Formats: sequence, structure tokens, C-alpha cells
Amino acid sequence: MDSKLKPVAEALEALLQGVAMLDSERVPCDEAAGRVLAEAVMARLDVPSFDNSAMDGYALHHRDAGRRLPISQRIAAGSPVQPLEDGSCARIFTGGEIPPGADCVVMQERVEVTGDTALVPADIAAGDNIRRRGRDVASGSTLLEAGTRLEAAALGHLAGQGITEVEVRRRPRVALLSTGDEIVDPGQSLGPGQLYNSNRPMLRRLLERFGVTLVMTASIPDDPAATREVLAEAASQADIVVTTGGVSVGDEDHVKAAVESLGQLDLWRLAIRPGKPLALGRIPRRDGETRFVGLPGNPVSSFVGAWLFLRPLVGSMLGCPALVSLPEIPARSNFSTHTGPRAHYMRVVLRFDEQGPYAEAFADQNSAVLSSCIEADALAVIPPESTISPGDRVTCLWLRSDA
Ligand SMILES: Nc1nc2c(c(=O)[nH]1)N[C@H]1C(S)=C(S)[C@@H](COP(=O)(O)OP(=O)(O)OC[C@H]3O[C@@H](n4cnc5c(N)ncnc54)[C@H](O)[C@@H]3O)O[C@H]1N2
Ligand code: MOO
Repeated sequence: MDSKLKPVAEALEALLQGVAMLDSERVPCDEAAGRVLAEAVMARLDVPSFDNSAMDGYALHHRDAGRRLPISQRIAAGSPVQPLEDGSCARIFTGGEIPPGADCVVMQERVEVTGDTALVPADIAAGDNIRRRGRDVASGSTLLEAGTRLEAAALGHLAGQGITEVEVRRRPRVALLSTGDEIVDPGQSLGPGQLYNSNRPMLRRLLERFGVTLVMTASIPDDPAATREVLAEAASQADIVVTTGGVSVGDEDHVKAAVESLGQLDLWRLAIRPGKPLALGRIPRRDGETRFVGLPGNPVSSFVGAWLFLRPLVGSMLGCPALVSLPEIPARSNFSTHTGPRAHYMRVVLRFDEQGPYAEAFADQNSAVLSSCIEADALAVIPPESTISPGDRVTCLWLRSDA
């Protein structure tokens, strides 16, 4: 395999080529948060389903504005209505149905009530304070597109239709494997040269946010046979196998050879910092093909690799465009830097001043410095062979969205 550094865009295109969307399943809406719709949902109701009042006040016909009117009925939200008697008004509350014959509502603060009559001001127009039937959703229209991720407002919208179940994509099954004899699980004591596994919980959280289900986690000893064995087991269970570490050029880096012996390595070594030794491949499985993503061991390299490669891969399997690409925000840099042959994905905080957004880079951008990721709102993309001075425009990939 050609071991020249691959541009990120090329690697991403190769990764996503031929990714099949997963099958779908029916789930109760109460359990559908974060899931991706497998088919469009059509509206079966107008929302609102009747013209109703946006205010607590009085409903009338606008030709009667400016006069003292008898109050002929009282309409609370949920109560039945009678046609409005000519030349009268109705006491009405927010959400109450507009009675036939009325065409506007005046808020109560503008009305002078004496006994069972109300003096309404003259400057009232037809339609004032009326929320029209179907204003939010028209029956028969597309309520939510296929590929929508069901977050707060979408879940509310489904409930607004009285819908209780939806067809969603199955969650991608992911096996998350850690390599490195020096890596120890929290709860155990550390020996000389050892460190705790910070990549696993970090990636678990990211992967869960992207919408997967984790079917296996394991630590692989630095041994070729063991690496092959655990990878084979993981590939038989998962749609995606993710490893961390063991993809560089050291004598103890056994992951690539194991993937090559079980399937194929499509790509290795990207023109990216951090994350250069990232490896992509596939391993055949009884019922299809498992995608392999080998993230470098340095925690920041794993973090950045997950956002740039795992998220789009998961998004493609789910058929969710919002997960396939990250929102891009143009911002001014408030730092200087220059790059060599690799694009630099710098962790930045986005701040705003009168001139718009600016990107403040974390001081230490080394790939082992995980603290640079904690406050990061975005990754500022500095293309290869470029020089950035304060005030220059940089493209930032937004990391804070739900989808
Ligand atoms: N001679 C060369 N050496 C290295 C190169 C190179 O091109 N030539 N590339 C460097 C780059 S860039 C990276 S990135 C690393 C990645 O190497 P690996 O993916 O093989 O990762 P490891 O060597 O296993 O680990 C790297 C580093 O990260 C720590 N680590 C690993 N796993 C975890 C974990 N789960 N939690 C926390 N920390 C972890 C590990 O202890 C190492 O310090 O290779 C460079 N070397
Ligand atoms: O490319 Mo490595 O991820 O810089 O440290």
C-alpha cells in the first residue's frame, strides 16, 4: 500500500464509499431520543388544529372595535364555543377556540370592563392575536424528513401529532479496543511507565453522542496473535471496530498487520496533525463487512479522529446528513501559526466581539495534551503549508451541535 500522507478529504471520501445504511426498527417515541428517522413522517393533523387566541382577552369582530360591547360568552382553553352573537364580544383565554363570527382578539390590559360589558379600543385589525389553524403544521405535509435526528423539538413535534411510534435506523454496533501494555484501567494501581486508559471513556462518550451502541470493549496486549484474535472477535460482532494505539511504526504496533491478515487496510497515514498514523480498513463478516478505524493512541489524536472520521461513518450508516459533516464557522484567528505538509486541526474556543466570531487557540496543541479538548468549541482547520497571523480568517468545525 502506498504510504504517502493522504489528504483528509481523500481519506474521508474513501472511508464513506460503499457504506451501507443499516436496517430499521420501530420504537416507541418515548425511547426515540437521539435516534435517526428511517422514513419521512407525514403530518396527519393541522397544528394548531383550530384558530385560537394568543392572549387572555376578548374576541370580537373588528368592525365592532371602539365600542362598548356586551360579553356574550366565556371561552377557556378546551371549552366548547358558540357562534358569536352579532355586536358582542366573548371573554377568551390563551389557547381558547375563536368562535365563528369573531376575527380578532384584544388583550385584556387594553379593555375596560364594566359589569358584563367591555369597552374595546378602536385600533384593532382582523387577525390580531389569532393563531391560525395549520400555522405550524399543515395536515398532509412532511412533518419530519427521513434522516432527521430526533432531538427535543422533533420529539415535541411527533407528540403534537399524537404519534407514539417511529421507524428509526438501528444503531451502529461498535467495538472499542485499546492497545498498549502500558495502559491500565482506572481502579487498578499503576506500575512504572504505566498510565490510565483515558481514550476509552472519552471515545465511549463521543460514540454514544454520535448514536452508536457499544457492543464490546477490550484491552489488547501488545502481541500479534492476541491482537488478531481480539480483532476477529470484535469484527464478528460489530459494524465498526475502533482501536486506539498501535498504528504507528514501532515494534509493538501490531494492529495494521492484524487487519491486513483478517481483511484489508485501505489507507494509512494522513496529512493531518494530530492523528497522522490513522488507519482505515475493512474486515469481512458472515453477514457483510465490518469497517475498521484505527485511531492513534495519543488522546488528542483519538479525539480529533473520532470527530473527523467516526462521526461521518456513523452518520452514513444512519443515513443522517447532519452527522456526516460538521458545521463550518468562519472566524478570525487570534493566534499565529504555520503548517508543514500536514493540515493542523487546532482546538479552539469560539468567542464573539463586534466584528463577529474569533477563534482562541489553546496554548499547548500537542497531541498528548487532552486538556486542550475540554473547553474546545471547534477545530480550526489550518491547511498544509500555510501561515496564519492574528486576524486571518480560519474555518472552524463546530463540535457543540447535537446532531
Ligand atoms: N518513529 C515514529 N514514531 C512515531 C510516529 C512516526 O511517524 N514515526 N508518529 C507519532 C505520532 S504522530 C503518533 S500520533 C503516535 C501514535 O502512535 P500509535 O497509534 O502507535 O500509539 P501508541 O504508540 O500506542 O501510543 C501513543 C501514545 O498514546 C498513549 N496512549 C495510547 N493509548 C492510550 C489510552 N487508551 N489512553 C491514554 N493514552 C494512551 C501511549 O501511552 C503513547 O504515549 O506515534 C508517534 N510515534
Ligand atoms: O499525529 Mo500525532 O497524532 O501528532 O501525535
